[in-house]
Amino acid sequence: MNQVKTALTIAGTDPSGGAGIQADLKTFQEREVYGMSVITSVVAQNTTGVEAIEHLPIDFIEKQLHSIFSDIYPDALKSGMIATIEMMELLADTLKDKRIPFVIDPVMVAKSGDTLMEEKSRRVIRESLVPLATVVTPNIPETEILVDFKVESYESMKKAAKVIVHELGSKAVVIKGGHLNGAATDVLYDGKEFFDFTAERTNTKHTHGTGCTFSAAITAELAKGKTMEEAVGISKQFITDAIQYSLELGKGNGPTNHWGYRLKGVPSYEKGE
Ligand SMILES: Nc1ncnc2c1ncn2[C@@H]1O[C@H](COP(=O)(O)OP(=O)(O)OP(=O)(O)O)[C@@H](O)[C@H]1O
Ligand SMILES: Cc1ncc(COP(=O)(O)O)c(N)n1
Repeated sequence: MNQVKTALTIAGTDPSGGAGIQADLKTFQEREVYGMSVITSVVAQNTTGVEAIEHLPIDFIEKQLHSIFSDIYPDALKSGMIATIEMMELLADTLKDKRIPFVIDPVMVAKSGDTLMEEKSRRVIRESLVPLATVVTPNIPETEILVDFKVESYESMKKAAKVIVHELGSKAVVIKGGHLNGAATDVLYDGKEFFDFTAERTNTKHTHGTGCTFSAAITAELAKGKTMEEAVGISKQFITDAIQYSLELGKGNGPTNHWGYRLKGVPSYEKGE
């Protein structure tokens, strides 16, 4: 019998291959789930920044979703760049009755500083999509927009995590500490307990697509039936290795290395190796 698990990403593109849909599909492949994608926006970008953005017509995004859900029903899905309120409403409507893990990476601004989500959509995502999430994975600036207060310390990350779960309605949240100083500590809160995931900070500017890769790995692990704590733990190792072996490609911030864990000689994280 075919046992392969399937994962879907709903996001924007990165022709330079380090972020967005391209990073998600590479990650799904490395984590050994069958990857599928629905494209929301086509982005002309590379390691130096974003040149132009073209949003696909809303009815065409709807058709892509229909093509997937009527044929290969995913075991888990994630959303990345969802730029407009219209897209958020379509997703909320499509996903509200789907009983599969839904990971939201609330992509707002690229590392380069370019805007990937319309200003007016930033608050709307709180009401439209976050309540449907199994887990939301904001970085620090995204967390501040979601909760409306400054997040500058570990304690304020925990306070924000409680707001995202208990007031905004996500089942769980992972607040990523990549933007703070010191060790790279992420905080998972599942509504009851906090779990810290800490890795040594790699001194590199090649971090294009870290958030996409991390959330895609979580999606893949949830598709395989891992618990939230296991999925985040495996994904933290995966992104840490991808950053440690990141690629000096392009003229700006190069991409992470999706096969970094293999260079480290770790065959699989599943056995706790
Ligand atoms: N220099 C680093 N060394 C080690 N881990 C890092 C580093 N930078 C980020 N991370 C880790 O990478 C993951 C992604 O976090 P980050 O805060 O970079 O996400 P992000 O800002 O959403 O990414 P993106 O730029 O793709 O939107 C987290 O687990 C974070 O702790
Ligand atoms: C389509 C798309 N989605 C997400 C990101 C965020 O990644 P980063 O902040 O590392 O550029 C991106 N650049 N492009």
